[in-house]
Amino acid sequence: MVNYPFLTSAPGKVILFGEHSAVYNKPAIAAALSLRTYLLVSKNEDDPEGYIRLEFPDIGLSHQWMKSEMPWDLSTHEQGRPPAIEELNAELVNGLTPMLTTITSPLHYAAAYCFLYLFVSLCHGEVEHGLTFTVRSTLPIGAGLGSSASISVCLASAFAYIGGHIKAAGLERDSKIVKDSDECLFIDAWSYMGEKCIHGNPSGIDNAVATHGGAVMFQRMENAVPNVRTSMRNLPSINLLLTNTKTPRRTADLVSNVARIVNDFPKSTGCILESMEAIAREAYNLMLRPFFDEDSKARLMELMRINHGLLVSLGVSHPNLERVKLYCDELKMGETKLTGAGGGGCAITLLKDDVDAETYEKLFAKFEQNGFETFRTTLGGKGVGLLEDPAEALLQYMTPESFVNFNNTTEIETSIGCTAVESWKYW
Ligand SMILES: Nc1ncnc2c1ncn2[C@@H]1O[C@H](COP(=O)(O)OP(=O)(O)OP(=O)(O)O)[C@@H](O)[C@H]1O
Ligand SMILES: C[C@@](O)(CCO)CC(=O)[O-]
Ligand SMILES: [Mg+2]
Repeated sequence: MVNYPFLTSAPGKVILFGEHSAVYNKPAIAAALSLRTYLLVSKNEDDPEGYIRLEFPDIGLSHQWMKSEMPWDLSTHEQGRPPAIEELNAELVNGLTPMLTTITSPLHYAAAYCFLYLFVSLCHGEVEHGLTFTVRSTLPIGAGLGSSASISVCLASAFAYIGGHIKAAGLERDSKIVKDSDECLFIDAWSYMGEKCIHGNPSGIDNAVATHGGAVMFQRMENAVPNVRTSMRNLPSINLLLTNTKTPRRTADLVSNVARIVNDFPKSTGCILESMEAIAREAYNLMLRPFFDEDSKARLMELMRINHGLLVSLGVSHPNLERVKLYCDELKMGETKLTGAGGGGCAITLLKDDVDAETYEKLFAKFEQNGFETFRTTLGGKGVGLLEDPAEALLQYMTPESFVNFNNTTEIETSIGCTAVESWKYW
């Protein structure tokens, strides 16, 4: 029995090594971020028609469908838990197309498509009334920090809960524990289908991190072999600067462009992907050394530089990402690489320990002139969570009317955290 309203929440991620090569079944290393997406599910009062409403103010999308419009008969759901299959269900994809014809922006289309695909697949027959789904994120959207995976995980977990496929979360877990409950595996598998709706051919690393939290080395497997997800506890304390160039891009475009290059130049790109694999494996060994010393850190920095260079060669950098790297290099801050799909979005800089305050000021002044934004965030936090009986203040905060297009993510994070930190539960 589901008690409305309730919230789900999932983190963004930062990929330290191995983006893009992860799509080609190479290992990659990523960690959950403290920046998160929140989904509020509430009953519509006075709604005899049974509308399903979306309020996604982060991307300016407000939309509704009648429940009776949903092509329920096309979901593969029979009895019991619906299995997530390797490929999207083509009949369902076709059946959803007429519901999306009025949505023209690609940003809106991807979010609405992911919503509908997961909703129809997981909530079959379980929704007797109108519902509103409100999403707000403290992550920058489309900037390489896994916003698509975090919304997919929020949706998949909420629908799995409404559909009766998973029970309510009950654990107050230590943030470092990487979870492997049945519920998490189900959410992970279905959020992967959501990621497929948003960007075509995901490796699954982003949704795995958004579901399970923590830090992992991840390797996609094929032909029904389970993906390898090796949790990395006790990450060394590395000082990372996260910089958002605010240059918009879509992961779907970047991944398909790399696919074209890999297809056109199989030999040359094969070597690049193999190098990326070697980098991720060496970085993994370095980061898990019992004594992460100066030498380990120096090597990790060099691996970052090499990994970035290889990503540049695959065509996924951007002049603004190169500007971030240039400014950091000029001031000898450390080593910089793009993170996530690239093409804009964010870069990470592994900072040296001895950088003084004056140098930081110079760097931030440069960033400001270019409109770049830096984030302070912690790595390796909790995965997907559920909040029942949310406090009134939080409900107010989630209403679209109270939406401000925020610049100050810290403030938002604190206001959500303060009202709800006591009662979030994890699967
Ligand atoms: N808070 C949100 N509200 C609505 N839609 C969202 C939200 N966050 C993400 N999305 C959907 O995800 C898309 C962005 O996903 P995309 O994969 O391109 O970028 P990303 O996930 O932020 O970066 P990366 O995949 O490189 O980590 C948006 O266009 C939108 O459709
Ligand atoms: C570019 C990519 O490797 C990471 C996006 O965060 C795509 C993926 O692995 O799904
Ligand atoms: Mg994404």
